[in-house]
Amino acid sequence: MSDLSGNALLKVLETILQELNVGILLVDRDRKVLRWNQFMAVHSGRPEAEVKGKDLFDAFPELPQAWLDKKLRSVHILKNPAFTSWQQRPYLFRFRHNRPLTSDMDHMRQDCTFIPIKDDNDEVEYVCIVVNDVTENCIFQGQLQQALKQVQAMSVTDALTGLYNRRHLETVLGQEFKRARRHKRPLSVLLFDIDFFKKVNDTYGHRAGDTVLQSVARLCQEMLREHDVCARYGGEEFCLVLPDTDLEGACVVAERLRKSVKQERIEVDGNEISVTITIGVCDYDDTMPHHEAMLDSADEALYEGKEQGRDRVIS
Ligand SMILES: Nc1nc2c(ncn2[C@@H]2O[C@H](COP(=O)(O)OP(=O)(O)OP(=O)(O)O)[C@@H](O)[C@H]2O)c(=O)[nH]1
Repeated sequence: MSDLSGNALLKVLETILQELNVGILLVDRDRKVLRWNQFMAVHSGRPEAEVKGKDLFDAFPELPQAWLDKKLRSVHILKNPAFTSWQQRPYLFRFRHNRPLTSDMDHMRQDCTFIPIKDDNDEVEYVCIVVNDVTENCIFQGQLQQALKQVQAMSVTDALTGLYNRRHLETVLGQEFKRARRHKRPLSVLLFDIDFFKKVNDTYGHRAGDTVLQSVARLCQEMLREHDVCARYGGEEFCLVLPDTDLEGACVVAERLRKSVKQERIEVDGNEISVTITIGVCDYDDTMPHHEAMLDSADEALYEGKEQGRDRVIS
């Protein structure tokens, strides 16, 4: 096998330069374009002959001139390669990408490398700009972020009612409990349960029971202030965390909620269903060791409400 050199080597390199699926252009100190490979020609719609010898900024006035000029100058001065990622600057050259169906992205996303090419005196004579099409990565990353967002939302949401789930409620209550203790702020918890809910299921069916749960959740949500948090705590049990609310205020909210649920007529398959709820209310006091103590206390009040005949608020 013979060594490659001279014209044979040049021919190989020229073929590689042209056929590589990345953009390659070479500019001199005055930003004059000396080489422009096929990738650049195809994606810009401008053949090398049309661009060669021109000032890069005259040929492409839409380029970010101030930024690119600074970048090129720094490569000349520092004599080191530089790199830009699409995450900092989505693209250098405004090229269309060829994945129109998979994304609403407007232009090809590009990672660019600026390679200094030095002369015999170790001065940078040319800069080779390598343009990598990373649109695919960018689309995948967008899809991944979207999926992650959905998973995160699902992990804190109850599927039936759209309220937060118990796990998230406990997280929020834990944080609010610490805040109440640190800043000596009031904090209340409402725990409520639909009365005789088993009878609703038994009489109208499980699907009707689900609709009742959704209606109660909606009523509960409509009542909330911005920082209140409502969650489905268990089957037909719900919990509300009311930051900056004392026991008296919490009982007012509870009574309003009790009345609004009682007045609601829930239509399912031609049937009109009405339910009542029993609510246990408790507020923070600084003898409580942790947030679970608030839930225990609200649960005790709820149990007492059930014992006393249901459809009531007990604190
Ligand atoms: N439709 C429906 N029913 C549920 C769901 N989760 C729990 N339940 C039902 O809720 C009912 C709860 O019944 P119980 O714990 O006996 O309480 P209750 O009938 O509400 O009686 P009290 O709470 O004592 O007033 C059971 O029949 C459960 O099957 C759900 O997601 N959908």
